[in-house]
Amino acid sequence: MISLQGLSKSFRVPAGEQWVLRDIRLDIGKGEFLSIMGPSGSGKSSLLSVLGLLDGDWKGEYTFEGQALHSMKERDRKAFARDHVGFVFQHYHLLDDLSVQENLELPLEYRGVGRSERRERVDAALRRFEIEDKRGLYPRQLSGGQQQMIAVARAALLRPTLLLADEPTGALHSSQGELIMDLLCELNRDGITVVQVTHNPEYARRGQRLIELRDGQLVQ
Ligand SMILES: Nc1ncnc2c1ncn2[C@@H]1O[C@H](COP(=O)(O)OP(=O)(O)OP(=O)(O)O)[C@@H](O)[C@H]1O
Repeated sequence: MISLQGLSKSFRVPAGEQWVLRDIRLDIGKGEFLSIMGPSGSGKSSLLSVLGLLDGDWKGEYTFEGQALHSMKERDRKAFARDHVGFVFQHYHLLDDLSVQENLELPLEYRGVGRSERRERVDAALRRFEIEDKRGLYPRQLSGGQQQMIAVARAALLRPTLLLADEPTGALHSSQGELIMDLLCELNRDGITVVQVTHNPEYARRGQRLIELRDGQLVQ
């Protein structure tokens, strides 16, 4: 589904050029659950940002379901990402002033999904994730694990082809971390391709394949 060929990224720093990703060659199959590990600063988040098209400043080839994203204009890439990619971040990124219901509805509203379908989809997600009783609460009234559950539900509601999770359990206690991993596995079983960055070897093994980055290079 995804193919990266010779993908590289660097920053200009006073001392010259700092390479963050070097000549990455990576294929990710449709429906795969891939885990990425590596030391701090090895380029894991940078790779996820490129995969999710949050970052358009790289060289090389990136093909996604036959579409050559490297030849696409930045604006078209962003639109492509909106239609295909969901993100889950370590620190949830929920909007503090919005209730759970509103947090889940907002991205659907941005996509032009009508009010009644929005309600239906949000209701179904709340039922599925067994968080119906949290509907009217605000993020500060939820535990970290519950907030991350809402963030995963929010990403899943957009029905992405690819779900990217950057240390989704990094801020959670182990039982909450397990729960989030269960949810990611469940979404993967539904057919969503999942790529997670993690420092936890046990959670990394929940994926079907593990790759390792060192100094911006794929070593495994
Ligand atoms: N704007 C920038 N300018 C220069 N260097 C940068 C910039 N952003 C990131 N880097 C460098 O890119 C490298 C990779 O960073 P990245 O966040 O991808 O690593 P990581 O493997 O996700 O680390 P961690 O596990 O600590 O989150 C780091 O050495 C970092 O200092």
